[in-house]
Amino acid sequence: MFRLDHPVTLKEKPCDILTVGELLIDMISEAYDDAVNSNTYSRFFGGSAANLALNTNKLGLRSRVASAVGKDGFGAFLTRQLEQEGIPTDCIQVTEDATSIVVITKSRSTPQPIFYRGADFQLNFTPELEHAVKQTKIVHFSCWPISREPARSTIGQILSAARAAGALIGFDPNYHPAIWNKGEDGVACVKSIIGQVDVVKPSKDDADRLFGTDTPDNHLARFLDLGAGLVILTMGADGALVSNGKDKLHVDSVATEVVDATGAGDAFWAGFYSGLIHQLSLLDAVKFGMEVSAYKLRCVGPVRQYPDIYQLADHKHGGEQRS
Ligand SMILES: OC[C@H]1O[C@](O)(CO)[C@@H](O)[C@@H]1O
Repeated sequence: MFRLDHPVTLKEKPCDILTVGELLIDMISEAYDDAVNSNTYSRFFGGSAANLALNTNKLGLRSRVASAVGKDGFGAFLTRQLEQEGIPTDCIQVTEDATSIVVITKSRSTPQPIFYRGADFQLNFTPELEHAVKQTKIVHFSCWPISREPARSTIGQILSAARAAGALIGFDPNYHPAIWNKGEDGVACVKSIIGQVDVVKPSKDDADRLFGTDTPDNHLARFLDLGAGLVILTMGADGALVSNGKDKLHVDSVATEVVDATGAGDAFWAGFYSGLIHQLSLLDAVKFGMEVSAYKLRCVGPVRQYPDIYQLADHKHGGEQRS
């Protein structure tokens, strides 16, 4: 069982984190707009899994992302951004489908997205990807790859390989009904995955979409009942609830200025994982996640650069075994 006052022991591996999921273009409206009425949008590097790889890299971790892009200008732009940051691109697969795009409103609370999915889920379990899974301490994935084939089967293979290699497995249930094909039961699919991962971090909005509007405590209990080892439920200005099934703690939000909420959850994950890699206790890693997320909330789109104070000191040793 995870202990909230202890660090998590991670196996020594050359890479800190591999994220699997969407690498796409976010077209964010220039003006605040809750009704998708804006005429002007700007292009941003986006996608939850990709943002996480970029953010953890900027926090000093050795990160890699696995996704698929189209053979087009947007795909080239995204790949170039990764290369410029020194993130390996050997797990970026190039397909005939167009690079995925999300048109999204600039928002201080819940951005409104419209999804145009092309390449992102055309992800196959290649020898490069298998190698990357074996080489990493943490494997993280989002709802997007489990929503469509062939990425869904690829995630199945990644989970088996990650478990065999002793990696910590994190899952972002960033559920949205619109990312599933019509007629498919996305909620059942998400539920079936939760028992197979170590850490899950739903936002209150994700949980409401998955289970219907309910209290944070009831949502937390549902994720634990489904078999997650550690659940972190983020609640915007109301902070986060953390539980390992036995202990439950509340952590305050530290956000002071909210300019744009897009990617705030991805920034939280990045801070949290950075804390784990640097052997902070789970609770301190959650607090660090809150700080990184608060920093991201001050700008539009993903963070370009974090100040030095967000670079945690060298690894402290002496963590406890996970189970
Ligand atoms: O991944 C789906 C969407 O979620 C975000 O990562 C924000 O959390 C966006 O960049 C992307 O459009």
